[in-house]
Amino acid sequence: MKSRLLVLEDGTVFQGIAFGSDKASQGEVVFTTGMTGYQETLSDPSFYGQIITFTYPLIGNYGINRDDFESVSPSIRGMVVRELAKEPSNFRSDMSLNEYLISKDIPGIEGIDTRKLTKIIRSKGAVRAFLTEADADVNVNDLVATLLATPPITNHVKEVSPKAAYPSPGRGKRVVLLDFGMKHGILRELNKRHCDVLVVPYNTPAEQILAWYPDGIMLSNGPGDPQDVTEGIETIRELIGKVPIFGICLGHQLFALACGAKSFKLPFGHRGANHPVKDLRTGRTELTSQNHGYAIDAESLEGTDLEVTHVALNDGTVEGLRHKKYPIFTVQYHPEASPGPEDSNHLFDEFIELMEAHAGKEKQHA
Ligand SMILES: NC(=O)CC[C@H](N)C(=O)O
Repeated sequence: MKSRLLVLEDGTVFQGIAFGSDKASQGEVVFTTGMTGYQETLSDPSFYGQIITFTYPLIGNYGINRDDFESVSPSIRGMVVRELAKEPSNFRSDMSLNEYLISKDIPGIEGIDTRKLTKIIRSKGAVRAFLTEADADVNVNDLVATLLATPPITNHVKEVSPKAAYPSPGRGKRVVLLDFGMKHGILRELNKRHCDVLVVPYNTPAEQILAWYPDGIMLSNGPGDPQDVTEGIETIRELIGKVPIFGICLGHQLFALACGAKSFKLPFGHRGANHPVKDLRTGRTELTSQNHGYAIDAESLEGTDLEVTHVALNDGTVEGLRHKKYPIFTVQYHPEASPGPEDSNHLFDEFIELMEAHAGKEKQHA
């Protein structure tokens, strides 16, 4: 058993036991409260560049299987757990979490007080940290100085968006999926509804997207600060009013920015599986899967063409928007779940209905 350190930028040091890859790593430490779904979480590209702390105390108990990935390769910088299950037990398990992380060169640390770490993040906000071997040469002050000197990542989306377009065929509505770092659950939900999907890179020009004559456009989730994704915001601005649009998480934020709203960084983010969200039109509350560090500023919506449709019951922040003139709606949470509750899965049906209704209108005008 090798010893490993998690060194936070404020100088706090957690000593634990190493698992996964041997490499040293650094990133923003965030926490997620989901009790299951670690495989989907670690392969969600929205976590690009982050070290994930799991607040549920036992992680790895059902292993890693071939079905539950949300991307081909994980882009996280590390995992922090209270206790790693060494012997997974599940009929779907193909390998242990430890074996998987070694194969993907991702380091982990176990045996630390994840409750204490989470309290630090809750009071100070997301912090940057180093994961490194606990050998005699380690100088904590040097590590902290390196962390503080490292410029923030600003090209998250470029790193996880595909380099070229690819189809995921179906016989239903034609959807162009603008991929900012998509969770595959979104594509699965569209294909389940027979959509003929073309997945395109984040920087595909609006003109080219419209030249495919889509019935609708899907804006995916993705990592980082939405304000960094200027090309995406510009493209969305050009698409508004042309075809129905449905946006999820980063897609929701970019759409709001394209309409003139502002985003801000939440103190410690919403990451987990049971975040209550109220639909203001129906009064219904749904339990939602969430993973976001930024949100849309409600006050900045004044004077825009946007209307708030959903709010988070934990902190009152904006969780859903609708365009007042055009067939566009977006949510900050994850209706595709994976992992998490499927209460909001009906939003994909609403997207199909919106595309159908819009296609009907187009015919009437023809
Ligand atoms: N899951 C997402 O799309 C996250 C959006 C954005 N990167 C945020 O952290 O707020």
